[in-house]
Amino acid sequence: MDLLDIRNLTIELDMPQGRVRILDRVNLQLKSGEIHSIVGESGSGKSLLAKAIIGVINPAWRVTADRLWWNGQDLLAMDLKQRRAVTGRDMAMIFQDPAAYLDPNNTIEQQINEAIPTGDVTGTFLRRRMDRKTRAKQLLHRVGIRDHDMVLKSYPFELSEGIAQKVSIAIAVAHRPKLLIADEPTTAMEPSTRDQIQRLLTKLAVSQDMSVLLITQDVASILPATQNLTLLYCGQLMETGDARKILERPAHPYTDSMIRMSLQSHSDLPRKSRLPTLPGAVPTLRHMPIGCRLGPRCPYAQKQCVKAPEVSSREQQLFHCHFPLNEPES
Ligand SMILES: Nc1ncnc2c1ncn2[C@@H]1O[C@H](COP(=O)(O)OP(=O)(O)OP(=O)(O)O)[C@@H](O)[C@H]1O
Repeated sequence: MDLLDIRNLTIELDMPQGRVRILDRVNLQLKSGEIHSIVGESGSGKSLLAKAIIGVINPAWRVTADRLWWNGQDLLAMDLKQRRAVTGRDMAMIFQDPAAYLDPNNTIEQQINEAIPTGDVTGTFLRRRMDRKTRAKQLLHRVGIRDHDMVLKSYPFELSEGIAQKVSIAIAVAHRPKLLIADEPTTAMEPSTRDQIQRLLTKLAVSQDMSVLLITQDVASILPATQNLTLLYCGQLMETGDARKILERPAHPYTDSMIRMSLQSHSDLPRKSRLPTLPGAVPTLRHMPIGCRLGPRCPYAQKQCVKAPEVSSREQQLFHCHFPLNEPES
């Protein structure tokens, strides 16, 4: 059974010109212990999807789905209290900027102590205090911080970006969540720090049997151990499935362009050479194209694309495109 099973998740909001779908029938399935990366340009709906999973969507918005199941339970059928209990117990989230997550007024020790579940420490007051300290050190060791004494007594502003992100991961995993959502955790980090954080997330997924949903704008920043990959554009699902197959033979022109863009931005391009990004810009909420929302920017678009494509499949890839690329030769 899938740990997370999302079918046709749609989020609509009312704007002066009418109702707009900011997430349009998105599907996502996630198994226990799986690493799944979600890629898309800014404004494609990645963070909204994460918010819908953890249940922090603006109450004025209309959230509908054929299925929004967590561990076999229907999240949409739960009241706020039940939903919070499930999310608080089973899920955790980390962000691009750990400073936004850590409390600037408290030491790291105070913040880790708060995250340690009360059930992990028992006995007298002194015993509990000692147990908390031991557990805090263990958590820091688990995220690769050796100099625990120095880090525990520090305030967030005294830590480097990489250490601060490791601390935020330690806090996030203290209650042993089943799912960690990492929203651009390595964006703007220098390559060696990025590699360390990527290795850490992969190690935690394996050692804690924890699923990781990684969100990023750049295909090159997905976790190398990503099993499944999803590409979103403008609130619509473009392509999803086995990460290796998608990267080798993308079916959707959007995936193809994201891969090319990533390859070129990470290589030494001669100055002024043209990046193979798609022409044009992501449309605003006021001007959403009908049908496939990539249509106006897609080099392969034809008349048919004003009708939203049904889902098609190829081996372990699912995609929404009338004119897929890299089709097998017949
Ligand atoms: N509070 C809000 N009010 C109105 N529109 C919103 C709000 N939050 C998000 N949106 C819209 O929903 C769409 C998706 O936003 P989202 O934040 O999920 O994008 P994203 O893919 O995470 O982008 P980024 O990579 O920049 O974080 C965007 O068009 C955005 O303008």
